Amino acid sequence: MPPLLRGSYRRVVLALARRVVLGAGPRWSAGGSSCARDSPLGAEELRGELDRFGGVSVRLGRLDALDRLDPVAFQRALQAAVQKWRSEGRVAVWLHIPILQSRFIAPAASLGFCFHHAESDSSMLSLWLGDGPSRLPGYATHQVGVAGAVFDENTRKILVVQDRNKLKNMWKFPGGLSEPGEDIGDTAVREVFEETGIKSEFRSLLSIRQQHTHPGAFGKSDMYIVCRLKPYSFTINFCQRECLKCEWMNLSDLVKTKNTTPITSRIARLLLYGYKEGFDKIDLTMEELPAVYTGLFYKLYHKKLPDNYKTMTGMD
Ligand SMILES: NC(=O)C1=CN([C@@H]2O[C@H](COP(=O)(O)OP(=O)(O)OC[C@H]3O[C@@H](n4cnc5c(N)ncnc54)[C@H](O)[C@@H]3O)[C@@H](O)[C@H]2O)C=CC1
Ligand SMILES: [Mg+2]
Repeated sequence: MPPLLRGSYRRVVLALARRVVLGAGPRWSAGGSSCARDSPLGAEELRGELDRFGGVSVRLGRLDALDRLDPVAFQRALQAAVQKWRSEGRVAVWLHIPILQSRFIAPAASLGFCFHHAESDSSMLSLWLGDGPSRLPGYATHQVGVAGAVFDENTRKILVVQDRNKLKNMWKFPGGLSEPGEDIGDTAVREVFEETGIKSEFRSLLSIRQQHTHPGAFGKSDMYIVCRLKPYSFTINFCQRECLKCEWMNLSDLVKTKNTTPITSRIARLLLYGYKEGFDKIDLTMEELPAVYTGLFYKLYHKKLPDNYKTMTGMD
C-alpha cells in the first residue's frame, strides 16, 4: 500500500468515497464537492447539524481523521462549505473546536469567523451569513456574586468580615462568586460557611446590585446579590486566606459605622427596618415553579403573594 493511503489518511479517502455515494441526509447540510478531489478533507466532510433558526453547527471533534489534516486544507474545505451554506440560505455557522484542534481557529478566522465563547476545553466560533448585522445572541454578560447577611434575631447580631485582599479594610458581608448551575441561596450559604465557618439557611433575597465593566469580572458586568440568612451555628472559624477579621456585630453598630461599604450600610438599615416592622416588608421570597417550554424547574423570587391573590378566590 502506498504510504499516503495508510492510517487516518486512508480512512478519510474511504469516508469521502462513502459520502459521495450516500450524499447528505435530510437533517444535515453538506458543502460543495469540488474540493474533495484536491484536498484530503472535502467540503462535504464538514457536515453540520441544522438548528431551529436556520444555522449550521459543526463540531470538529466529531469529524474523522482531523489529526492528520493541515490547516490549509481545512481552510479550503471550510470556504467551500460556507459558500454552499450561504447558497442554501443558512443564516449562520457555528464551529465548535476542541482545544487540541485549535490550529483550525486561525484558518476559520481568516474566513470571517469570530470567537463566540470559550470553555475550558473548547472554543466556539461563529459566522453570520444572514442579511444585515448579526442577530446571533452574545455569550455571558455578567458574573454573579452572592453575599449572606446572616442575622441572628435572638441577639440582634449580624455576621461581618473584613476582606484580606482589599486595599481598604471595611466591614462587609461574607460572600463570593456563584458556581455554574448553583442556586443563589446555595451560593450564599456555601460562601458564608467557607469564609466564616458559620452554618446557615436561606431566608430571602434582599437586594441586587448591577455594575458594569467590573474590574473583578474581566471587564464584564457584575451582579451582586445579598441574601438574608438565618444562622444555626455560632462559633466563628474564619478563612485566614480570604478574611482579615470576622465577628458577630450588633446590627445597630453596623448601621452606624463609617467603616463599611455603602451597600453593606444600606442593607444593614434594610435589615433593621425588617426586624422592627416585619421581614415581609423587605423579603423577596423564593418559590420553585415548572418551566413551560423546557420541562425544567426554576426559582422565582418576589414579595410574598397573599394567599387570596395566589388562588384568586373571594376577590370579587
Ligand atoms: N460592596 C461590597 O460589599 C462588596 C461586593 N463584592 C462582590 O462580591 C462578589 C465577589 O466576591 P469575592 O469575595 O471577591 O469572591 P470569592 O469569595 O468567590 O473569591 C475571592 C477569592 O478568590 C481568589 N481570587 C479572586 N480573583 C483572583 C485572581 N485574579 N487571582 C488569584 N486569586 C483570585 C482569592 O483567593 C480571593 O480571596 C462580586 O459580585 C463583587 O461585586 C465584593 C467585595 C465587596
Ligand atoms: Mg468572598
